[in-house]
Amino acid sequence: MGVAAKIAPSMLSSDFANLASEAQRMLDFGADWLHMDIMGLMVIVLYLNRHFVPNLTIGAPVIESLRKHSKAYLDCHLMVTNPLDYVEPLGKAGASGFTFHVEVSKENWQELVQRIKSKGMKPGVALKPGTPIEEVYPLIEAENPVEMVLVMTVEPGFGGQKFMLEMMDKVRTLRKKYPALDIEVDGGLGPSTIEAAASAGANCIVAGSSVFGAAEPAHVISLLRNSVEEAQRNS
Ligand SMILES: O=C(CO)[C@H](O)[C@H](O)COP(=O)(O)O
Repeated sequence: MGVAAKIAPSMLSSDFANLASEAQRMLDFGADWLHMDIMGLMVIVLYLNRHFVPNLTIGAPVIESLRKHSKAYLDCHLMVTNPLDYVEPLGKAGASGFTFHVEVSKENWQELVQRIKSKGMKPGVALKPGTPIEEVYPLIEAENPVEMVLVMTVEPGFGGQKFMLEMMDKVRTLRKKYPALDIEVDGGLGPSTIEAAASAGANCIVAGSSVFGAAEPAHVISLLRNSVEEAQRNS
């Protein structure tokens, strides 16, 4: 048996006005984690037009509010240019996982990992579709390593985009090299794409529109989990 399957509905597709009940609904449907997309920017970054993604979502105050209503594992994906600034506030707010992007952390990933762990969160590193997989190896092989790699299967920024099948080469390479690593995929995952991701070796599955848009979200969540577990049995 491989690393445990974690199904993480992306709360980006939820009704933000009813976040606590949406979160509970997903847990009742069988979700393991709740995936929280944190897309933000500083005023100065906006001014310089250097923000990481062309969207704004939630930040630490929303995580803090949700934490008051839920004990769930909050899997936070930071799509910001300055992740270090968010370690302290997100730790305080009750985030469980803190995944930063390798593209903006080349200079300070060691400090980031150390600070994330010191706040009791699980450190992860994400990479955009155009970033070579080799860039995350040093972070996995470090003395103080990241504990999850998030392979983006769409350009980060918005839900509802098309799954990029060619990203499965990255997942396959990672799984072969690191059999016990948590490998997460995010973007365009659902019943029609899960087999490719699961057989490549992904075990943490983020799914937004396919779960929230389903007539029976519980059915989709269980199908995603079964695909991961079946692929592991056959590997
Ligand atoms: O990180 C994201 C966007 O940057 C979302 O989590 C992701 O796109 C999930 O949504 P969907 O399953 O609808 O593609």
